[in-house]
Amino acid sequence: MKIYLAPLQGLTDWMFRESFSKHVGLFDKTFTPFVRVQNGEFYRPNQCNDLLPEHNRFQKPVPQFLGNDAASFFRFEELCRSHGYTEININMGCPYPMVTGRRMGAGLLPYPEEIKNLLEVICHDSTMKISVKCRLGLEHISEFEALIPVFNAFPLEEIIIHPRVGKQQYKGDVDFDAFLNYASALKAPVCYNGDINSNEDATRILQQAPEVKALMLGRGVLQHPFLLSELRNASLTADEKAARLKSFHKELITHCQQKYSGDHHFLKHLEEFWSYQSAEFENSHKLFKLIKKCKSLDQYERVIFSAINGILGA
Ligand SMILES: Cc1cc2nc3c(=O)[nH]c(=O)nc-3n(C[C@H](O)[C@H](O)[C@H](O)COP(=O)(O)O)c2cc1C
Repeated sequence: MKIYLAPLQGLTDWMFRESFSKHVGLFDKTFTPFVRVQNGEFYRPNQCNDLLPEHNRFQKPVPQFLGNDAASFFRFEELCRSHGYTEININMGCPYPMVTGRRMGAGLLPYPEEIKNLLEVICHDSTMKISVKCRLGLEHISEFEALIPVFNAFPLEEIIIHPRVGKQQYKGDVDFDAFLNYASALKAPVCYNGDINSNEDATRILQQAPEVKALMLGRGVLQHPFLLSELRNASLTADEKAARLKSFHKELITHCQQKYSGDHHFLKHLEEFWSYQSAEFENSHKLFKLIKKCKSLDQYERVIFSAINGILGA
């Protein structure tokens, strides 16, 4: 079973991916958060920094494209090729109205003809392996029915499915029955993504969906950094966990220091990360409050390293 790291904008950037892969565990694949390209132009050019080879020395991610026209795709492909990438993932899952309203991300799903036209040009002219990350629809899961023949008409590397619809964003239940129903009708290898928070979740999914070739972990691995090792049945002692977490955080801090000028920006960036990571610790609310109060790097280091020492037993 392959295990992937999900792209999470603002969270699983190169600083996280490099530190995590080196010190906590190596995923079979990682993905960059989306790079939005519109009318052939990068919407936020600094999103491209995440792809730079000097930022991805330890493990090369799969770059993710968010857009809906071929000119934009090929602009992105050119950048990816120049950095030595061989696969591009197309985002058909982003649920935010500012994106879906422009028929991008999950906003593309109600328009199978548009997806077909886009994939036709891309699969004909691109030299990259093409994979898709999608939801079951924008408004209704039944939208996926019309997408099956479209996806089956192209040689996709894989299809990663998060079985919610766009309008749910990240709330409500995933529709696992609909996932089972649709996944078995797809020709491309299928990866399951959504709400995998424990070994039991993963085992249940694999038992019920033997056609699943890979699992993608998102918020679950941010909350429980050793979920990857658990899924691989690697049992670590408390001391080993603490040592790995410390090395991970030391490297994350070093990268953040390079990227952000001044402790304020740096600490804001890490605050979002800790809104998930604190779940690993007892008294998680208290810890998160302490982290939010930190005004300097020194203070931040004292708080997090004492939490890691104290709670994991080092
Ligand atoms: C803050 C945040 C940012 C995200 N950014 C992206 C993104 O850039 N590209 C993408 O395909 N999915 C993105 N997602 C969706 C995740 O990749 C994943 O599909 C979703 O969180 C469900 O998986 P999980 O329950 O394991 O977290 C994002 C989700 C969150 C919560």
